[in-house]
Amino acid sequence: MDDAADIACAAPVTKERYRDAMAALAAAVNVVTTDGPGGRAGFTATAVCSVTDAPPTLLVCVKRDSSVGEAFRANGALCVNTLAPEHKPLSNLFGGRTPVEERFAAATWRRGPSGAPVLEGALAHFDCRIDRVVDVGTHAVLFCEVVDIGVGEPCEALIYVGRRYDAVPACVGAAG
Ligand SMILES: NC(=O)C1=CN([C@@H]2O[C@H](COP(=O)(O)OP(=O)(O)OC[C@H]3O[C@@H](n4cnc5c(N)ncnc54)[C@H](O)[C@@H]3O)[C@@H](O)[C@H]2O)C=CC1
Ligand SMILES: Cc1cc2nc3c(=O)[nH]c(=O)nc-3n(C[C@H](O)[C@H](O)[C@H](O)COP(=O)(O)O)c2cc1C
Repeated sequence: MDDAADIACAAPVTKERYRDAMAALAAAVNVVTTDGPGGRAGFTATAVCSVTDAPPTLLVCVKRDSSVGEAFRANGALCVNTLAPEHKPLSNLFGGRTPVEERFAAATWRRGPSGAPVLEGALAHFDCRIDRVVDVGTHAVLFCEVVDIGVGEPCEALIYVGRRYDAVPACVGAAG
């Protein structure tokens, strides 16, 4: 394969062009939470992806300079709570610039096996132990082994695409 330097491109891939293109990708919206010695924290994330089912592993990308990043590293545990359309205000609250306690006061939570808060009424949740952290540019990539799973009642998912929210049918059901 050619070196990246050998590839001739019409225009440089600026941060702005990259974000404009990424805005075309539809993504599920999640509130990712943690609790433990590093304190309770949570943030909205679309950068969540399944890695492998053996062992069940997902990844979460968190901005290294966000107010919440350090708590995740310190606790070594997190829960990915996948949102339903009714959680749009919660997504905005956990999307930044709101004090942590105000974020959590807006919903009902219970403690998962990892110690991380699980959102009542989530479309699904994935309780995890953080297995590995890889820093890439501005973000930390958290590789997480899933230790517990729940699938909720909602039959619609909240998605984010074109810089706006939408709702799509998502009757998840449970396999086996
Ligand atoms: N992966 C991330 O860190 C994401 C961060 N956001 C935050 O929410 C704000 C509003 O987002 P939008 O309205 O979608 O407008 P935007 O133009 O800032 O972002 C468009 C798309 O680019 C990607 N993106 C945005 N910021 C990024 C980052 N720092 N690193 C990697 N990918 C990024 C996401 O796919 C996002 O949907 C952003 O400015 C950002 O602070 C939103 C989505 C993903
Ligand atoms: C729809 C949406 C998706 C987001 N996705 C991510 C993400 O995947 N990773 C990330 O680090 N921040 C993401 N953010 C931004 C964080 O939620 C925000 O930076 C976080 O709450 C920390 O903000 P703070 O430093 O003000 O606490 C997203 C925000 C919104 C509104």
